[in-house]
Amino acid sequence: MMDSGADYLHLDVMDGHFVPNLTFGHPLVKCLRPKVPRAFFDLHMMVAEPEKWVTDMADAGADQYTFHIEATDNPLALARKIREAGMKAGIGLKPGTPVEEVLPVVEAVDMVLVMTVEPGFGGQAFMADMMAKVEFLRRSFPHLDIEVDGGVGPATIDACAKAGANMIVSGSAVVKANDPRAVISQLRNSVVKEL
Ligand SMILES: O=C(CO)[C@@H](O)[C@H](O)COP(=O)(O)O
Ligand SMILES: [Fe+2]
Repeated sequence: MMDSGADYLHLDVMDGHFVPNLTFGHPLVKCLRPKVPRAFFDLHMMVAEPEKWVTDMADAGADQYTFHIEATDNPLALARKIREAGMKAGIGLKPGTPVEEVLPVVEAVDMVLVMTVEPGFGGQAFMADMMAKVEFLRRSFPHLDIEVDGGVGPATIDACAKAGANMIVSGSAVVKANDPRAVISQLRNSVVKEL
């Protein structure tokens, strides 16, 4: 993916509790780090108790640690802990969570992740109604990193870019493409046009 022009790698960590699927944890991130030494690792932590893995993920070489607001009682303390560990902090919202819930935390994080599918699985259909959340965040915070994740590809990127997203996660649309480089380039061009 990096050789095909990706700006960063989005790593989906799932624990079988917060979401009904299981992927990997910090040992795999640690293994991957020396194979792609310059890649920015964006950790999407779909886990219960996201506080638990901050130090291990920082030690494994993660650059950004995105937890879900639904998974913690104290997002401010967690954001602080992530930054103190030397990583950027991201906060994610499931589709059913109102965007206003992140307002008390926005100033303490580097990025807000607006999920455009229910977290847990790749290959699901893009939820266009989530663009209202992105528009609201972009209007309120012109310099915030806003990430969209789930069902994003050539058919849905323009809606994301127009709404104001600037960090794009694309799984199936890139890895299943005959020409991943062309798809990544198309996604980037759509975002750059709106900046
Ligand atoms: O976090 C998630 C799903 O929980 C995402 O990162 C997806 O895995 C992206 O895959 P596509 O929807 O683009 O196939
Ligand atoms: Fe993700």
